Amino acid sequence: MTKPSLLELPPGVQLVYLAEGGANVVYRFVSAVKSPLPAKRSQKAFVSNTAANVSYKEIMQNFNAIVRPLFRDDELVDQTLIQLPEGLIHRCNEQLRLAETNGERPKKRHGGYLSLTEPFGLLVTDMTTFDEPGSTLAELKPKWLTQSPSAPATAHRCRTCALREMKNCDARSLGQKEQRSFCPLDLVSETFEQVLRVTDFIKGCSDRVRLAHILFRNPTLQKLLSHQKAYHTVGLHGPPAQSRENSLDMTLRDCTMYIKIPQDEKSPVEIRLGDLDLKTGAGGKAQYWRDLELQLIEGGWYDGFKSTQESCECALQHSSAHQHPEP
Ligand SMILES: O=P(O)(O)O[C@@H]1[C@@H](OP(=O)(O)O)[C@H](OP(=O)(O)O)[C@H](O)[C@H](OP(=O)(O)O)[C@H]1OP(=O)(O)O
Ligand SMILES: Nc1ncnc2c1ncn2[C@@H]1O[C@H](COP(=O)(O)OP(=O)(O)OP(=O)(O)O)[C@@H](O)[C@H]1O
Repeated sequence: MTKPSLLELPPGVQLVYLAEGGANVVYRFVSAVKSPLPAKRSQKAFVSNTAANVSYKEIMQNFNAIVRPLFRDDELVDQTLIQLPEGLIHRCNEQLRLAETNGERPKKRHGGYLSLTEPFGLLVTDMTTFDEPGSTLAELKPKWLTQSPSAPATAHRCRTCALREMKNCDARSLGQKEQRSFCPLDLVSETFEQVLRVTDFIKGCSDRVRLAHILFRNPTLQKLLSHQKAYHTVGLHGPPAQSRENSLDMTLRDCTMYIKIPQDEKSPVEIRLGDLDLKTGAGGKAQYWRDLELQLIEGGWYDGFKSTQESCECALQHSSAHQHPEP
């Protein structure tokens, strides 16, 4: 049997910097170069950052074997391995250096460049709306949709809100800006008003009520929730400190949901989950996850007594306030 041939990015392809995270820089194609993928499957290139210690080949194998079977194809940001033409990485790195001088690149990403030893990139489903005037893209992270299994039973904060408050306390003491965001428990709530509350914190859709209706009982979110419930080896029940094993359980708690919303309310909304690269406990990560959970428990962050914030977004705080209203 012949092996399927690898896609190759055409040498003359022009890439335009779109965004970046801790491990990937994301580009769009803009040249008239013929698309390397079949029509109608839009794409961009992903190229590896120096921080990446797992090859794209391995990322793809894990994605296909472990993550893909959990969702329908149309629920995922698709990924395809693509060979990069010679010289492309060098050109991209020059662009990145330039982007540091003209303010195009976020300060916290300065100094990170594409790996010169990674011969591949990933083509991914393009969720941008550049070619669809009138459409908007909302982006959110559906983090821990259920409480950590090792959180105290008396907790007034979910794992995500507890961690945010702990980080904000550090930020305050350093005179830095605090982060505010929604409570993930609200995102999968059976009460519409709670889902509406979430939309206050999501950029990309000015019509909050429409977005809330899209999210309310959304089947992909519900599926993610049931996978998080099934894969619950996290917190103090997580992988042992020295483990180098993969952690699908933590991967499912750190993905991004992209929601492409057409102007016309009758046209279908496209919702996909991305950033589902399999995490591993290697490199001290398993130890870090355990230590973090211990800090949240022992530091009282789950209890919420430490918070100096006047109001907390956490659904657990809201429900306990409801049960025990302030005198
Ligand atoms: O620790 P958390 O829950 O804040 O999640 C981290 C993310 O922070 P955020 O979602 O922005 O609050 C964090 O996102 P950012 O870099 O802040 O965009 C990473 O995704 C990190 O994963 P990794 O270490 O790159 O594998 C994430 O770490 P882990 O999920 O691996 O612990
Ligand atoms: N398929 C996509 N369509 C549109 N925009 C995207 C897509 N993938 C990524 N982006 C944009 O690029 C940004 C960074 O991408 P991504 O989160 O995958 O990087 P990362 O390095 O994995 O981030 P992290 O810091 O979470 O590890 C996203 O927040 C999003 O704005």
